[in-house]
Amino acid sequence: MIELSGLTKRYGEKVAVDDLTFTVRPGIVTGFLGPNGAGKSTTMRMILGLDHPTAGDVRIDGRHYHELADPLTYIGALLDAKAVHGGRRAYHHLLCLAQSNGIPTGRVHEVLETVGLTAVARKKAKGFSLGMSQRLGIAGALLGDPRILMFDEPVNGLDPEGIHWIRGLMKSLATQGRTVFVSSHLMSEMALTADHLVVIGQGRLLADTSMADFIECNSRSCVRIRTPDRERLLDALHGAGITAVETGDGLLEVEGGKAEHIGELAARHHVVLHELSSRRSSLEEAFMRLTAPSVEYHARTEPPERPWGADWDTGTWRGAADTADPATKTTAEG
Ligand SMILES: Nc1ncnc2c1ncn2[C@@H]1O[C@H](COP(=O)(O)OP(=O)(O)OP(=O)(O)O)[C@@H](O)[C@H]1O
Repeated sequence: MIELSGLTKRYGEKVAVDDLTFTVRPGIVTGFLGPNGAGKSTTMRMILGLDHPTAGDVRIDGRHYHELADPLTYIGALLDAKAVHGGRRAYHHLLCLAQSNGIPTGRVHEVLETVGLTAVARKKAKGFSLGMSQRLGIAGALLGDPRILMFDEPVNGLDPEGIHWIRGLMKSLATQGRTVFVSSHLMSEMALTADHLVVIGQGRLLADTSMADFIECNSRSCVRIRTPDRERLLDALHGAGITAVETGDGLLEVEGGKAEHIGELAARHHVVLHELSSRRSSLEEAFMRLTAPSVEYHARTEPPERPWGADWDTGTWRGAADTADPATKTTAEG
């Protein structure tokens, strides 16, 4: 079990983690979600004693990390897959970890086998792809056969087979009664793995809920309708006590309605329908609604104008260069 109580971390003016209190329980996978910069990694570093809290406390089965003897046999973690000495071979990296934590050498072979790296065990880590490095990091986390496992974005860099494998691995570790705490910024990923969710935004707790409750509360269903007889359909819906809203793109939307009922109602009133579809809002949308006020880094979906841009028809550059000294003016040809 991991217990956080009023955990806070400030970096100067920046409050990276803000008074977090929650418990990560054994026997289930707990997903730790939040947009970029929400404070997930900082929280995980504090759990492992790699960062010192400004305030509050975090305990692993009632003890601070530094109080654990042979900590790898208590809690295994993957925080940064590339934080491995590049010149070290995978086998020797794991052997060093094992020897410094009183773990038998035979366990190195076992975990290499588990993560599928046996064939490259004698290769240097610097030649590893991100996916292979993730697997090596996971092997390190599993090495001490710990009762608590923590993974920071473990599917990063994994191919579809690897993603499928890590999902299965996390679930089976939880089924064995271990505490599994895994961070992600992808709700869709967590929906497939996590039994419980802790959501943070700008360091603050936004939700601490079972996955089932989150799905129950957030998966809205609605019926979308396109019709050239809008007024007649609205009257018919109104007469049946059904409220429709306009979506702004020429469609009508009925929340919680059933497509077949609306289709039959339209038929009875001789209303032509061009489209009738049921739609369930995704968990990703629910997550975005929950975290929208705390998203720090917004990107634009449309590419920037070409203020300096190349005129692709003529092959010349315009904009700032047009007003510059003709001597320094550049053309696409060089
Ligand atoms: N050592 C540090 N010094 C100053 N600011 C930091 C430091 N570490 C993290 N931060 C800031 O704290 C905030 C939380 O960062 P953190 O890496 O914990 O977020 P995250 O949720 O893991 O983000 P991501 O999903 O992008 O990895 C960010 O604004 C980050 O810039």
